[in-house]
Amino acid sequence: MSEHIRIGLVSISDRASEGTYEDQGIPALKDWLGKALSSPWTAEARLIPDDRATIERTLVDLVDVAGCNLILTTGGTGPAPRDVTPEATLGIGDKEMPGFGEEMRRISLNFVPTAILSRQVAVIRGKSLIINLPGQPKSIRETLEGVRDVEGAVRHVGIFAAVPYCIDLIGGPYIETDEAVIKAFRPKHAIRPRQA
Ligand SMILES: Nc1ncnc2c1ncn2[C@@H]1O[C@H](COP(=O)(O)OP(=O)(O)OP(=O)(O)O)[C@@H](O)[C@H]1O
Ligand SMILES: Nc1nc2c(c(=O)[nH]1)N[C@H]1C(S)=C(S)[C@@H](COP(=O)(O)O)O[C@H]1N2
Repeated sequence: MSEHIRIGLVSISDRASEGTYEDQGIPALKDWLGKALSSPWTAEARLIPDDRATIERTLVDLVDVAGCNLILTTGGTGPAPRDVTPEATLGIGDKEMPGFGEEMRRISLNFVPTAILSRQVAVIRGKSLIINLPGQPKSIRETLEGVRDVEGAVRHVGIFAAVPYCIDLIGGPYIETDEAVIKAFRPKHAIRPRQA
């Protein structure tokens, strides 16, 4: 039986937050999660500038006050002086989860050679998993869902496949996905029967 999850969506962009261009990060995150999750969820969305203290405060608030068990950030992972999302994320995390960043860079190399410029990290804070995604709005689907061939068959599994079981392991809610979008992997003993 699935359970409700509160998900923090954080778009980190100087220009989108000051209105120079329209934010596409939050809409892209909501759109993908709307297709991928088959269990109930609600979003806590924040659009903020590339400022380390603001990023840290926002992440802490989403975990400790709003009660999010998953947070996805987008933006600020590159090498430019204002890109500080990984530093802020590591700064408030209890435990680093290096596999997410490593796998995202591998997936993203299927799309752009500059994927190696992206410094994304993931951490656990309390009962929340926090994952950095790149800033390009199209990279949100690419990293979460993975790589498909022209027939639509999965060639490189997206990182979201490992997210539901990670949330189980840290004591968060049991969430389920639409397997046509992303098949969540859990070991047999951890799979609960689906409700009719
Ligand atoms: N929230 C957003 N909405 C739309 N496009 C974005 C957004 N964030 C980033 N992008 C696009 O992705 C590119 C790379 O993202 P990155 O996080 O490095 O942004 P940036 O170049 O530091 O600029 P800014 O922080 O002002 O968005 C940006 O240059 C922009 O073209
Ligand atoms: N999947 C995917 N990853 C991607 C990209 C992309 O288009 N798709 N853009 C890259 C580019 S151009 C940069 S500079 C780095 C930096 O991350 P940022 O966009 O958060 O600054 O992410 C990279 N990762």
